[in-house]
Amino acid sequence: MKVRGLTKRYGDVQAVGGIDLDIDAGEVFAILGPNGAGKSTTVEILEGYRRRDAGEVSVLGTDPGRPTREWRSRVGIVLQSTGDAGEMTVRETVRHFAGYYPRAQDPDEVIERVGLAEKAGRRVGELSGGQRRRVDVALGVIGSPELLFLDEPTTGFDPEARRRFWELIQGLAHEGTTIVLTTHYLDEVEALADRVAVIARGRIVAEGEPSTLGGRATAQATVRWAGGSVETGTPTRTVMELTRRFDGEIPELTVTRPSLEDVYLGLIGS
Ligand SMILES: Nc1ncnc2c1ncn2[C@@H]1O[C@H](COP(=O)(O)OP(=O)(O)OP(=O)(O)O)[C@@H](O)[C@H]1O
Repeated sequence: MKVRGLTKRYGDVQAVGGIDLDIDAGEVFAILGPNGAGKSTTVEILEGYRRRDAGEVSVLGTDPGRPTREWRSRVGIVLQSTGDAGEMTVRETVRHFAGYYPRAQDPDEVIERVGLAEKAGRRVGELSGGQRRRVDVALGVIGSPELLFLDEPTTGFDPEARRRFWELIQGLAHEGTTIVLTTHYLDEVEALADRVAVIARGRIVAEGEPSTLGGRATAQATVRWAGGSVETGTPTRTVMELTRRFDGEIPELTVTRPSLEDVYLGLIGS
């Protein structure tokens, strides 16, 4: 996927102010940013559901501004808002959507993978919010997409459901599906993403691997022990000195670098 100079304005709001992106096939790419940063606008343009004002965009070799039916069948989408809570059961809903795709997966397998096997016979309208979200995810992957967009996919999930969902995504990534994910959960980015872009006020303010974003890996480390702490660029040396001082085990020793959250909050200017 290749994006150059993407812009979008709503009246006098510049929602997206010139974004460049390159996302490789098979990558899990996360887009992070505060509310109103322009993530959904960007993703909806890439999905072919919103018109851009300017810029060049190529998604699976096609301009999403002129989507074809064939192209749509290769792209899976899980939108932010939950769809209608219908009268159909989970199994009926997933089967129904499977019918739209030339390479649909087995509906019961997909229901199992999103952890809804026990609810397959229930009407979607009777499910909890988090369970309905899993139906959304099932509908996003049922067509065996080459590229899957997930807009805040785990909002409302309980911790166990999130873990299960992460495994599902890791499995899809392992099978070669390209995944573009927006989220507000930094642990989700660390667990899933190969690369992450941070968007603030319609622009990319940082991009890279979660472990090295914003110079995280080489930032000053904090060494703490019972009785003191120090910020240092050479934590190994500090620990060696402390080992000598304590003649062995250093009480309550920790060595930490800035978390992804620390780096992220710094980047968006909080
Ligand atoms: N249809 C619209 N009409 C007018 N303004 C809009 C529209 N959609 C979005 N905006 C504005 O564009 C800006 C970017 O919104 P967008 O939804 O892309 O942000 P976001 O990063 O996805 O936020 P969130 O994390 O809250 O989902 C915001 O200022 C928003 O108010």
